[in-house]
Amino acid sequence: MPSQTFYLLGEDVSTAKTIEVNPSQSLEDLKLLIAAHFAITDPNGIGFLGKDAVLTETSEVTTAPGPVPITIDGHAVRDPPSPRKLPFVGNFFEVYPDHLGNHQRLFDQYGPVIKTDNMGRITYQTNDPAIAAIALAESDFFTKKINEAHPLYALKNASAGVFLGDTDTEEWRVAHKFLPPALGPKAVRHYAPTMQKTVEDAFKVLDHLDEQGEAWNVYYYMLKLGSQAVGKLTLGLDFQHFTSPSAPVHEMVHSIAEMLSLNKKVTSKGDWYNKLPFGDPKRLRDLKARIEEMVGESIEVASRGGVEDLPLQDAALKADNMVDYAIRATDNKGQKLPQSSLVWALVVATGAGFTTTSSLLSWLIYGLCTYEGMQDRLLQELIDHGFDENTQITAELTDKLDFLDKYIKETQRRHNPSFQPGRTAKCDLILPGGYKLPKDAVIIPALHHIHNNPEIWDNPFRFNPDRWDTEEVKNRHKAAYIPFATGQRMCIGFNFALQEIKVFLPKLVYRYKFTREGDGPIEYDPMFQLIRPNNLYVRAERRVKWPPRSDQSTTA
Ligand code: HEM
Repeated sequence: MPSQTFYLLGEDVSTAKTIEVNPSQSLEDLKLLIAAHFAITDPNGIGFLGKDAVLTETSEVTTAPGPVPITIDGHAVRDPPSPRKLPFVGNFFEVYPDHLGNHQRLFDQYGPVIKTDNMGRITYQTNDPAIAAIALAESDFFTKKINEAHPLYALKNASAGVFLGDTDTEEWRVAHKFLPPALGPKAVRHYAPTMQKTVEDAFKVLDHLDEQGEAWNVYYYMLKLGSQAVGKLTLGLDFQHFTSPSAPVHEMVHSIAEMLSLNKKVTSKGDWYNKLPFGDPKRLRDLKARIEEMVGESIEVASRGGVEDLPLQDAALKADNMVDYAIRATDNKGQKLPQSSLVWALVVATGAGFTTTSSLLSWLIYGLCTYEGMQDRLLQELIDHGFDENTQITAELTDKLDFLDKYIKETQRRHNPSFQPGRTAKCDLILPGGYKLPKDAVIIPALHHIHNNPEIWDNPFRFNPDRWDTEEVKNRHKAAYIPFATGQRMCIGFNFALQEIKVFLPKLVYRYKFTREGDGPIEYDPMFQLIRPNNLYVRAERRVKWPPRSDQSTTA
C-alpha cells in the first residue's frame, strides 16, 4: 500500500510519521486514520495543507509531496494560552478570590481553553461545549482519574468513597451498576410523598419566623431542608431539622461537612502529617469512624425488618430509601452490592445530594427575590393548574408545569452550584482548535462559563426563562447545558434532585411571598466546592390571598 508522511503543523517537521494510506479510501476515513495516529480527539477538524491550497481528496493527499502538514480547525497545534505567572504564586491572583468572574475574563481574553498555575497546581479549563463533551466522555482520551492536579484529589485519599474514585476500578463499576437504578426517573417518583412531607414539616418553622417578622439566612435553612430530604431518602434517617427554628444541624450533616474540610487540610500536607496521632488527622479518623458507625446503624435498622431480596429494578420501585434498596437489590447473578462499598457509596451519595440541592434551592429563592415577575408567574402557573395547599404533588402534575421547568433550567444555567468536574488526559492529545494537552493533564469543563458563554447563549447574563422556548436554545450543542455534567461519571442523582426541587419550590411559592432583606452584593465562598450564596437573607411572608385563575380573570 502507498504511504505518505504527515506532521502536525506547529510541530517540528522531524516529528513527521509515515503512514500507509489506501488511495481509494474516503477523506473521512483518512481523517479517522490520522486522528488515531496523532491522538486527535475530533477527526472532523483535520485539514491537509498542500503547497498552495487545502487538499480535499485522498488522492491529492497521497500524491502531494510530503511531509503533509495537518491543521486542526484551520489552526496549527499550540499550547493552551496562559496568563503571565508571578514567582511562587503563579496565576493565583489572576484567578482568586473571584474565580467565577476571573475565569470569565480569562476566557474573554485568551479563548476557549486556558491553562492556569495556582501555586503549582496546573489545570486547564474550557468554556467550549464541544471540548467539554469530549473530556466528559469516558474514552481512549479522557477518564475520571483523580491525580494530584484534580480538584477532588484532597478528598480522594481520606474518604475513598467509590464515587470519589477513578472510573477504571472494579469498585466503581460495581457501585455504578447497583446505585443508579435507585435514582432512576421511575424510582424517584415514589419518593414524592416523602419529599412533600419534608417541606411541609419545615412550614411551622418558616411560619414562626414570619410571625416574628424575622429574615433568615437562605443557605442555612436550605441546607437543613435539603439534607433533611436526602437523609430520609438515602439513609432512612430523620434529622429533626424542623422541630424548632433553632434545631441543630444533625451530627451526620455537620460530620460530612467537617470531614470534607478536614480532608482538604490533611491531604494538602505530606503523608507524614496524616499519620500524626493528634490534631486534625486524628479528628478526621475519628469522624470517619463515627460516620461509618452511623451509616452502619442505618443499615442494621433497615435489615432488621426482614426485607425480601429483589431484582435491581423492582427493589428500586419498592424500597423506602437507598439503604433499604441497597440491602435488597440483587443483580441477575444473585449478587449484591458488597458491604465494603455500601457504606461509603451511601455517604458520598448523601453528601453529594445535600450540598448540591441546598445550594440550588438557595439560588432558586435568590431568583424569586431578584428577577422581576418570576414569583408571580410561578404562582400563576400553580393556580392555573388547580394547585392549593392540599395538593399532593406528583410527577404527572409537575410534568405539566412548563414555566417551573424553564425557571429551574434558567437558574441552573445562570447560577449553577457545581462548577468543576475534572477529567484527566490518558495520553498526549490534541483538542479541537489545535490545543495540545499532555498526558495526565486535568481539564475542567467550566460549567458556569459554558452556561454563560456568549458564543452560545444570546445575551447570556440576562436571566430569561423564556429563552428555553426558542429554537436557538432547543438546537444548542448537547453539552451547552450540563448542570449535572454528562457521560458515564455524570450525576447519578439528577432525577432525585429535580424532583425534589419540583416538589419544594411550588409548595414554598404557594405558601409564601419571598422578599430580600438588604440589597448589598451577594457573596460566594471561593474556597468551597460549590457555589452558594453565603449572605442571602429573605423574609418569607405567608400569603393571605392568591390571584384568580388566568381563564377566570380573562372572562371577568
Ligand atoms: C442540584 C443538585 C445536583 C447537582 C447540580 C449535581 C451535580 C453533579 C455533578 C456536576 C456531578 C459530576 C461530577 C464530576 O463529573 O466530577 C455529580 C456527580 C454525582 N452526584 Fe450529583 N448533583 C446534584 C444532586 C445529587 C443528588 C441529589 C445525589 C444523590 C442522591 C447526587 C449524587 C451524585 C453522585 C453519587 C455523583 C458521583 C457519580 C460518579 O462519580 O460516578 N447528586 N453531581
